[in-house]
Amino acid sequence: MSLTADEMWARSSFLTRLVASSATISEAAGDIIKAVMTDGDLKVINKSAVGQPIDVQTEADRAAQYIIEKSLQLKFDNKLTIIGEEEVTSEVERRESGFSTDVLALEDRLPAEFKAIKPEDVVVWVDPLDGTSEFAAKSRGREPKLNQVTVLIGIAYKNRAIAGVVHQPYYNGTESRTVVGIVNTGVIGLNVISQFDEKVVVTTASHSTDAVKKAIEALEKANLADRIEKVSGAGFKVLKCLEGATAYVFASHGCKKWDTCAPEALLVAAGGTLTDISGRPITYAANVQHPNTGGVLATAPTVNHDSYVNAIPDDVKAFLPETPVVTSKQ
Ligand SMILES: Nc1ncnc2c1ncn2[C@@H]1O[C@H](COP(=O)(O)O)[C@@H](OP(=O)(O)O)[C@H]1O
Ligand SMILES: [Mg+2]
Ligand SMILES: [Mg+2]
Ligand SMILES: [Mg+2]
Repeated sequence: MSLTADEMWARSSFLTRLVASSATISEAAGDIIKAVMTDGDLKVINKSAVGQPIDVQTEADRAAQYIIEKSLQLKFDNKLTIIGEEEVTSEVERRESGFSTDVLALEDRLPAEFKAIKPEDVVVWVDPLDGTSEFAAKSRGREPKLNQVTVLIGIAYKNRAIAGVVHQPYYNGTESRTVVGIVNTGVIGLNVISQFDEKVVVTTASHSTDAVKKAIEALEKANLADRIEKVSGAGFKVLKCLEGATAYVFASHGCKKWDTCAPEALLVAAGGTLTDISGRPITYAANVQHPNTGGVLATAPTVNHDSYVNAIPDDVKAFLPETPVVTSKQ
């Protein structure tokens, strides 16, 4: 006899409940992102300091951050440590209390260690809108590639990314999809491709630097990159690695922990790897500095991660040190 949704919730551990709620909340955030786009006034601001490269934020980033944090804290009695890209400023009335029964169905496969996780053991990393440069492309006179926009909710335990929700509000035009992964448990919402006719390497479309270019050139020389695709968003680039690309390479410190936590967990759950550019694991402790100072290197399932790490030139690696863990608030 099959269980009702409420019965599935009642028998589930905290982690499965958190991921199931995050999946549905990411979809509510996706609705809000689409509503802002339909409204047409993105209220774009530039977050970067004077003299620094442009770093845009829109009303959709702010409103999506708000609904994600408020809904998660309401559902879990304000017990969560949440670190988000944006401040919780743009008020939205809606609270999402739903959850995904597809995710709750993963409970039976959850490792015993994960079943024992409590709210105080996790850090939730939220990027309410990843790929803002695409979302706001019209403000710079360009048509946006909206399928590159994602909502990212990542869960870290013992400093490692263990579960991730990647929601694509415009997966197929206006149709959305939600992809979820829990490490050592499973992936839902996407068919993972792990055989490759050519080596496609994805990298940034909007934040290139000399080091980013140098790393890509080195991979081309080592026959590890037959074709380069420049696309936006860390979430979208990792989805690419699950659907035919071989690697995601970003030799820059601009990407943050909320960009990589959910994608990393999803990729690892599918059998892939995500580290910094030197092959070091990325730490998601609550007191870690937010920038991924060591860069990002992700490889698809079945790809030899070390071969990519080894091909990155030493001077590029030296320029991208491991992220320090700090004790003071940043
Ligand atoms: N130099 C930089 N300054 C600010 N953000 C950067 C950056 N380089 C990368 N990022 C962030 O990393 C994510 C992926 O970047 P890219 O699309 O260039 O690969 C984006 O997240 P957001 O869109 O959530 O801000 C982007 O803002
Ligand atoms: Mg941003
Ligand atoms: Mg981002
Ligand atoms: Mg963002």
